[in-house]
Amino acid sequence: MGATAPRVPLLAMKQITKRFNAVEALVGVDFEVYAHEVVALVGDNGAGKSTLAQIVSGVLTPDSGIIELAGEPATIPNPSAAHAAGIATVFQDLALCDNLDVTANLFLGREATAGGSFLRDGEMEQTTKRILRDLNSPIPSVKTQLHALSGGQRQSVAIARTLIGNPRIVVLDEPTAALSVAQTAEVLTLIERLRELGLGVILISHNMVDVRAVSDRIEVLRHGRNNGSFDATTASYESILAAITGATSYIKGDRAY
Ligand SMILES: Nc1ncnc2c1ncn2[C@@H]1O[C@H](COP(=O)(O)OP(=O)(O)OP(=O)(O)O)[C@@H](O)[C@H]1O
Repeated sequence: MGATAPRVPLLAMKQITKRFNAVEALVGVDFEVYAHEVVALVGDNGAGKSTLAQIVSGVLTPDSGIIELAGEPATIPNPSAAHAAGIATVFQDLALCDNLDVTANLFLGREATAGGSFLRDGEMEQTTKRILRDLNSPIPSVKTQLHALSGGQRQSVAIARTLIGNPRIVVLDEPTAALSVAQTAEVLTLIERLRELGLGVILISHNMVDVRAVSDRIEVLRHGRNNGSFDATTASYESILAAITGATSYIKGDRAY
């Protein structure tokens, strides 16, 4: 009976720094996400959340710091590299086409081809149905055009779209911004489903209610630095808010640093 192997994060970022000229967007930031885990990345405007997400997505590269994927040193020099590494991102604009149906949106830009040109509609439709079923998504038909869907359903399509490439990590940038209460609930259920499927989810959100409802861990950034790490099931709203606003210095568990 050997000892249990230590859990290795899907993604570990160590001492990440990123500057935009004089602006220190990230300074020595540590961040990690494990399989079957939803980690919320929170912080005030300008805290560095998007910058970190864009580094994970290969949109930006850090000035310094270490990135490890499944325990191995890695670089994510561009979005294709992120995709190849199993990292998918849903940005706030969703990048969906209103005049196309659900299936076409899932395969936008990567239509299934046979012999390089023929689009196998049936196959794409079956894949779309399977993914939506896996997600328990409430979208009535894969033939519905996007403009006919609610905000929550559109978010579902954008999330389903990321699963085409079988990612291990999904980054969601403010997925519940501007959604109704019912639509938000749909999206939170979807995020829980991603966790059940074994993915590591990075959730960027301003909404503390959503964050506490769905996350396992909450990482706070403030002025580009780590300012708190909380167990979402036990941390109080006040303590998280204090870390966001800077009323407290770095907190991990019950300890302030
Ligand atoms: N391309 C850029 N050029 C110059 N400065 C930038 C750029 N992108 C971000 N910044 C600056 O870096 C800092 C961190 O910004 P970032 O967008 O990562 O914060 P955020 O936490 O995502 O904020 P918000 O919630 O407002 O989106 C801010 O001071 C911002 O003005």
